[in-house]
Amino acid sequence: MASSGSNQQDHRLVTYCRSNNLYTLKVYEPHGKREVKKRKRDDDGESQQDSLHTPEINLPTSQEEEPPYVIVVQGPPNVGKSLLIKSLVKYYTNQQLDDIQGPVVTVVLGELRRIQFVECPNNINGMIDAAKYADLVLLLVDAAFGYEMETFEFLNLLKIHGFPNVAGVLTHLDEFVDTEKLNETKQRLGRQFWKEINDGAELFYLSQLSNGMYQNCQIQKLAEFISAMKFYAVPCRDAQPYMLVDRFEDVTPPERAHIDKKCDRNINLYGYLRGCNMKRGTKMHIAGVGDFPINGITSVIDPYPLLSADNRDNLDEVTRLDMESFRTGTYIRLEIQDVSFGIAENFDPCHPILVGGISLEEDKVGYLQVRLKRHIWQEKLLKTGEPVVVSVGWRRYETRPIYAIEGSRLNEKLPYTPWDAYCLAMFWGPLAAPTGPVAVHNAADNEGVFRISATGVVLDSNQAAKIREISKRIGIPCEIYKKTALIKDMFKSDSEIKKFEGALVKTARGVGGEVKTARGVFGKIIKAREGDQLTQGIVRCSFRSEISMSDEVFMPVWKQVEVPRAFNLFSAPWKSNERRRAVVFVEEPPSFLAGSKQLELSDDYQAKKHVWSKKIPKVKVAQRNYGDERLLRRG
Ligand SMILES: Nc1nc2c(ncn2[C@@H]2O[C@H](COP(=O)(O)OP(=O)(O)OP(=O)(O)O)[C@@H](O)[C@H]2O)c(=O)[nH]1
Repeated sequence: MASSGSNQQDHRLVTYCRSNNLYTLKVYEPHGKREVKKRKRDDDGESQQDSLHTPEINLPTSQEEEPPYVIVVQGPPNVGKSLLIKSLVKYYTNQQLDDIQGPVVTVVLGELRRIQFVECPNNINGMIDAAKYADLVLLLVDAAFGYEMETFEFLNLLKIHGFPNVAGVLTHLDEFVDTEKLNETKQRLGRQFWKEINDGAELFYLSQLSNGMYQNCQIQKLAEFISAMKFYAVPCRDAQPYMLVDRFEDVTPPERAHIDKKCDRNINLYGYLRGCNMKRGTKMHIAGVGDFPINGITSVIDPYPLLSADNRDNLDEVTRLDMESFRTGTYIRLEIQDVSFGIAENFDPCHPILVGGISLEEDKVGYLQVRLKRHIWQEKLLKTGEPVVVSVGWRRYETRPIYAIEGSRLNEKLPYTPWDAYCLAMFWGPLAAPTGPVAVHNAADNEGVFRISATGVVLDSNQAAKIREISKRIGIPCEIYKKTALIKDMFKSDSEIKKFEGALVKTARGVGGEVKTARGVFGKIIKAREGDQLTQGIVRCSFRSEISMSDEVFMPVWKQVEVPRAFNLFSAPWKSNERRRAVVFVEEPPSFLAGSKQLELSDDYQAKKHVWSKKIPKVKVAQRNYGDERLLRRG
């Protein structure tokens, strides 16, 4: 277990493993006198480099231990995420981490626990993935600025993806000069935090820096909380294996890449197996890239073993595992071939990569029916047929949903998602388990005030619901006999007319009428027109009053809507929002709006944060830019 400030820490060692620009910090305690001596020699610079590389074996191991817990440090830009990771590493190991150069920092806390720190990216795709692999989330809030949108966007994603453990951390508290104001801010932010999470949720305060780091005495409480806390499992993650990649290798033969720089890549991904055991032959999804068969899966020596752990196995165990499956907690290497060039082109050594297993059911493409609701803070409605990014299961992909009002037999197409009600969304894409959560964000809008457009749940998979929309057929009179008229161009054949007998029609002037029969049975006319080309599709309609030859006649008809059969699994990473988006909570809204949750603009964040303004529209979210800030107020 980690302990602070003890002599033991002097012997701890920090090493970096570098592979294709991906760094992992490895911190562990030596055990036994021999090891302590050896580590000291290494410290003196004798042979440190040799020990940095993870030795690889081609045999599975029999680790009984669980994979390291993933601690996602999340918050808006400049809130202090990197500083917190560095300060925690310093506390646990007494080692200074100058720069975090990889997506994952692994710390071994003695014999029982390993943890991995991940700085949550602020782009929406990175946040979606982080919500799926986090075991504990440290939500950082800049207390001097107040709540920002990233916090609530991430909370929303956590809520739909199973809600792991969450603790809050208030930073920048040293920027308050007035103690009264400081206490009032702590209370106010705390109240809101407990309201969003739950009453007993842990909240930590970091109020002073020393030598550019958070002070050890303040970090201690948080570090001890992490060392001792009971992590509860997030049930929806146990159905499939998944992996948070901590090492990435591009192993494309150089000659191939030389001939064609944009050729498909061969890659190796390393990480701990999580979720459930992994069978050979499981297909995996790389978030934002695509689905791939695994060309090779190998158990490699755990680079960060627990201090009691012995990774060498007897042959029986090796054979058993080799034949059956790979156990969770095993450190594995996945070999994947022919990955699109985009993964190399967009590779960011600091961006965490999520890889998730795909069940046989999910390995198909078809229609998904989802019950969806616009997020109450979302200022834009989603337009039917316009591309959005949906996150379902491990995957996120671009698709074009059609929105509809759910009906008992037929569903009526909507041009936009409703403002404040559930609707049915149907789209084409890789299938997912029914009842799985869905998050949607607008594919064209990374700068929105609130970037989660809607959330929902999968109702049905691989079943196309019938969606209909109303359209109108237009015809023009060709002959008029008082209140009866022959209308052409509305139908193609007489047999088609038969299906519409009795249907209502209307002229542009509003004269109502009814479809009677095809012209063919209208004796006189049929004789007059025999030999004409227009023998089919002319309909006799009767109207309430006489119509004129210049009238257009309309007939409303329902037609079935085709859902576009297209999706795109690859999504190039987006940049983070550069603007700060403050959220200000009005503590006591007037009773007529109590409980409602609309967002509003505040002209002056500091002065108006406790003032309720009735001038601002009741439901609609307005937005304006104030210098480099967007200030929003929620009632
Ligand atoms: N005064 C003060 N400065 C802080 C505090 N926390 C962080 N900082 C400073 O804020 C700046 C940004 O800190 P980082 O740790 O890089 O923030 P970050 O959240 O990792 O930023 P991004 O990676 O850009 O999202 C650094 O200069 C820190 O020293 C704090 O509590 N008080």
